[in-house]
Amino acid sequence: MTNLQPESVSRETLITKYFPGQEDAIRAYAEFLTTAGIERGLIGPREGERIWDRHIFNCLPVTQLLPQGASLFDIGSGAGLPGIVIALARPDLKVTLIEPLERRVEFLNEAVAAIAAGGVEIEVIRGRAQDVKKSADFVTARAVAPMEKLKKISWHMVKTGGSLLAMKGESAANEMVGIKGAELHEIKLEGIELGRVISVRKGSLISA
Ligand SMILES: C[S@@+](CC[C@H](N)C(=O)[O-])C[C@H]1O[C@@H](n2cnc3c(N)ncnc32)[C@H](O)[C@@H]1O
Repeated sequence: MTNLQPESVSRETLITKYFPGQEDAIRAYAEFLTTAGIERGLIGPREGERIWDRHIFNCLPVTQLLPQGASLFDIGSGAGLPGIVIALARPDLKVTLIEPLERRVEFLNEAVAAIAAGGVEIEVIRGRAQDVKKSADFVTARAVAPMEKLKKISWHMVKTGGSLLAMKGESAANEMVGIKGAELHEIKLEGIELGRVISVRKGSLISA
């Protein structure tokens, strides 16, 4: 019989494997999410127990689509997902978090300060995606908007040769309908649930 559950690997093993050199920083971020994040209503009160599986490890598959040294805008970062996780898993990237709500931007700045000991620099910009006049090689988003709207508000931020990368759930295939150039990536990393990412590339390829 086929076992569809992700193989059971301990949390500490996954931290060591996916956050080499940033183990303390990712633990500090998880702690900040489950304390200040819940107290200030950025994370649901019941998310504490599942913060690692459902929120942190869940953000790792998209890192497979990011070439070394690329710049990345994470729009609608909220409490820092996936942007902070990506930055700690891939310190070679230049990550900027973009979020319009002041309260969340304050939280992001504090979270970035809490993990600063790891030496990873993360920029935070307050603003709506459609109002930001800068661009990056890649734009990521998790739970921000349906695909069509997401492309509309962020396409100007994607550099030629780069991509919009939207983390999606089981309905990913349906969301792609009508989006020109959209591609579905089903990414399985050891010990982590399958991740689904829709990519839309702008112009020619930046090689991974
Ligand atoms: C449901 S939350 C998701 C937060 C985070 N990405 C996550 O996965 O936990 C959606 C976030 O998108 C932000 N947002 C909404 N409209 C936006 C826009 N036009 N540009 C950038 N961010 C936006 C909201 O303020 C909110 O923080």
